[in-house]
Amino acid sequence: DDRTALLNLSSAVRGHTRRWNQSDPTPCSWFGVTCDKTTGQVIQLRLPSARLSGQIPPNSVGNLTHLRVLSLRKNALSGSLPSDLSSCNELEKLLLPGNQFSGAIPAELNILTKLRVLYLENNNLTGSIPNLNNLPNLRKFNVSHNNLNGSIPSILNNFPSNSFLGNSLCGSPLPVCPPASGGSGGNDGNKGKKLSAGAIAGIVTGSVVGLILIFVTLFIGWRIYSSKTTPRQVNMSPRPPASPPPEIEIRSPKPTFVGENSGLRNRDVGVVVQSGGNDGLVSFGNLDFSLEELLRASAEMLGKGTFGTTYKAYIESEIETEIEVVVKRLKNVCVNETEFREKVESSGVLVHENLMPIKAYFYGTEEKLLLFDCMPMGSLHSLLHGEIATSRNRGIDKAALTWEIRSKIALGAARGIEYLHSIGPNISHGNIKSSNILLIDSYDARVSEYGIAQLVSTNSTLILNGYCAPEVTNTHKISQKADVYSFGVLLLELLTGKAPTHALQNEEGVDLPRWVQSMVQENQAIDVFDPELVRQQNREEQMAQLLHLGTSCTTQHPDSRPSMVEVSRRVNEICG
Ligand SMILES: Nc1ncnc2c1ncn2[C@@H]1O[C@H](COP(=O)(O)OP(=O)(O)OP(=O)(O)O)[C@@H](O)[C@H]1O
Repeated sequence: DDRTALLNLSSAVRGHTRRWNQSDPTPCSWFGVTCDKTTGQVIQLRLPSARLSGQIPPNSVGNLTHLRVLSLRKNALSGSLPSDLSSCNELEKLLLPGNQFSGAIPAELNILTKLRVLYLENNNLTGSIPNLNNLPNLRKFNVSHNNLNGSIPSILNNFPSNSFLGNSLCGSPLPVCPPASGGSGGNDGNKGKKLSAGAIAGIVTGSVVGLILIFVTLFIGWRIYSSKTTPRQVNMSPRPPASPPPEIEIRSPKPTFVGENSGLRNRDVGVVVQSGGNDGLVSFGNLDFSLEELLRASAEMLGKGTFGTTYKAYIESEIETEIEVVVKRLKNVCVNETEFREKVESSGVLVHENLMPIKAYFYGTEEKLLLFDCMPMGSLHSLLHGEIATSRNRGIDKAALTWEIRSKIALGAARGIEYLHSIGPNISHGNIKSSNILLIDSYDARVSEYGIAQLVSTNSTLILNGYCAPEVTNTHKISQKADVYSFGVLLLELLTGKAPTHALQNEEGVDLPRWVQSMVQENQAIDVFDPELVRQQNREEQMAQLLHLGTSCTTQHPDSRPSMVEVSRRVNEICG
């Protein structure tokens, strides 16, 4: 039965399935498993990025005979594709991209007549593509970036070329197969017959003669037509415009928060706020999925923060291949709907290379969601302190966090915050910390979650993190100078490699600014630096300068702290 099938899988692969509570009488509550509510049969198995490795054994997924969706994307599964899937004749979506599957694509897939989506890209599959001519419902297909060869079966010619790229395939939609290959490995059965030299010569001569005839006919026709037309008269009257000139949108060089007595509309900053039909999902740009698709998505929890829980959702949209988005479920929202929309929309339209754009939001009675693109490297916090947040940054060696990388991150974060502050004197971030500094592949930093502090109840635990300026702990009031303090703590964290904690929250914790200050006073400054940084030569002076900047940002009195413009300028001088 289904339970045995899943246990077989679990015993053969390493990864998330270990978390399945094998004493449960039914697997319906297991992570990634969805059952039909009435029959109790397993209809979906979704374990994307679940760190699965090993081979899928026989009598496992192939025995889930009511399976409609099988998604094991982005794992490290190896061996051949499950060959017994032909018994899953209810299967509609088979999503196995981003693994290490090898061997041929089984021709038995042709039995799965309900199959709508087949994604096998980014594996090590070999051989030719079988002739999948028995899949009338197939709408999406991707086998790109494997080691496949031969010609593309004609039944698949209508899929875009990027469904096939990164292989040695030929034929529509890719360039035609070379005649010598005769579409070797092809499956249409009409290839491989070579033309004789005489026949080729005949075809070439015939084509050339045909072309000449067409040109001659066109030329004669044109001469007859031009001799019959009267000489042209010059019309001196002004011509009415054919159509009104297109409206040119002038974009404001500097965005302003909507509702902040500016009268500026969202479009003034070049980002259009789009209401997603009737479903209530409001996006800042194009969105390739609907709220319904988002709610159906499988999700993995990334963490529980001050403002809510963050998930990574895998959306199977009708338009795109599977889309990864990060969804923040806000808790303790303390503003009404109008205020919420105004504030999120005014944050959502901001564009800066060091700000993490809000992708979309949803306001409902039960749920308030913010959506972001998924950043492949996760956050600075997970990079520095090894917290598991994304599959990509796991296992990054701290030694790889060179001075160059740390200073690039410091500079990017400083620029993002400086930009936020430039919008207006009352605009501040309110929750700067290393888990809100997200990183893209090139270690460029993006400051995330700006504007959220103003949406949630201020007496939350926000005040208890190690980045909070002393005046925020006392008054709960966020300000630009409090952001400077938090940024200073962030600089100290980058330099020391230590995570700051608040004394009240954790008695063992490190009050970074105080600790650094006392070490400097005792002439032990060299001991504060992350040993990994000290190992690299010739950077002591810059490290000391940045440490000095960090301590001046974290002075107790807000007025003694530099402005963010000044901080950013200094970081640029030291690290740029
Ligand atoms: N857009 C994203 N892409 C990739 N990873 C993300 C993204 N947003 C958040 N994360 C990761 O998810 C983890 C949890 O995020 P979350 O925002 O809930 O934590 P937090 O910053 O501690 O909370 P809060 O901001 O509410 O105080 C972060 O450590 C970060 O690594």
